[in-house]
Amino acid sequence: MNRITTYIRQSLQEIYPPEEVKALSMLICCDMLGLDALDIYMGKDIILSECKQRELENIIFRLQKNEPIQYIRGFAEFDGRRFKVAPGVLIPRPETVELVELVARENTDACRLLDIGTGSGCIAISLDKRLPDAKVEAWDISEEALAIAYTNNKELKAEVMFLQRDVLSDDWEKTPSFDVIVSNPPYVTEAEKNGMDANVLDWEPELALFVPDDDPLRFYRRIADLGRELLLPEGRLYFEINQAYGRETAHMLEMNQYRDVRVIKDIFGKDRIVTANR
Ligand SMILES: C[S@@+](CC[C@H](N)C(=O)[O-])C[C@H]1O[C@@H](n2cnc3c(N)ncnc32)[C@H](O)[C@@H]1O
Repeated sequence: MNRITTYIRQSLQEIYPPEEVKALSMLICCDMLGLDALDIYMGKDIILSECKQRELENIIFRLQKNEPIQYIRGFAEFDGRRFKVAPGVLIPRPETVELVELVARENTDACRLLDIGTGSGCIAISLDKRLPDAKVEAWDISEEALAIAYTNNKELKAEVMFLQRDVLSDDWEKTPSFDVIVSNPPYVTEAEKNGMDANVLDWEPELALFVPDDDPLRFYRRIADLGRELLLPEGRLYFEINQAYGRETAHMLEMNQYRDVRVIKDIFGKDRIVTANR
C-alpha cells in the first residue's frame, strides 16, 4: 500500500466497513484525484501536488462527517447517465433503475407519462431518453429538487416538462391525459429511522424520505385517487414501494378498482414495485 491509500484507509476505517473503505479508496485515488489504477494496485509511492493534497484532505474531511460520496462528487450514476445531485435532493438508487426499465419495456407506445416526486429527475429523464416519442411531465413540491432536475434536463439534453406541485393538495384542474403515472414517493416510516445509516439521515432531505407511521401509504393512496382522474382508460400506474408494504399497496389499489395488480420483487428478492391498470 502506498502512503495515500494508507492515509485514506486510516482516516476512514473507524467510520466505514472495510469493503467500503477499500472501494472508496480506489474511487478517490483513480476517479477523483486522477491517479493511475495500476500504480495504486502496485503500491507505487506517489507524491501529490499541493493542490491535490488539499483536495484529498477536503474529501476525507467530508467523508468523516458522513457526507455521501455522491454529494462530494456532485453527481450520481443512474441508468448509464450522470445526474447532478446536492443535499436538497435524494440520491438516485440502483433499485429505481428497475422501475425505469419496467416502465419503458411495457409502454413502448405510450404518448404521455407523468413522474410524481421527481427529485433529481432521474426517472423522468431516463424515460424521456428511453421513449423518445413520448412526452414526459414531472412534478415535485421541492424548489431545490426542481432546480437540480432542470439542470439535469438541460445537461442531459432531455425534454421533460417540470412543474412545482404538491401532490397531496387538490387545487388544479384535472383531465385524463396520461398513459402512465410513475412514482417513487417518500415511503420510509418514522419508526424505520432507527435502522438508517447516518449518511442518509444526516444528509438526504427528510421531505424525500419520510411518511408518518400511522399512514405509510399516504402518497400511494393519493396518487391512486389522482390516477382515476388523470389516467386515460387503458392507463397504468407504477410505484416503487417500501418492501414492507407490498401486500397493503396492492390491496389498496384493488379496493380502488384498479385491475391486474402486480407486486414485483427487486434483484435482492424484496417487494419493490407495484403496478396496476386503470
Ligand atoms: C423518494 S424521493 C424520489 C426522488 C426521485 N424520483 C428518485 O427516484 O430518486 C421523493 C420525492 O417526492 C417529493 N415530494 C415529497 N412530498 C411531495 C408532495 N407533497 N408533492 C410532490 N412531491 C413531493 C420529494 O421532494 C422527493 O423529491
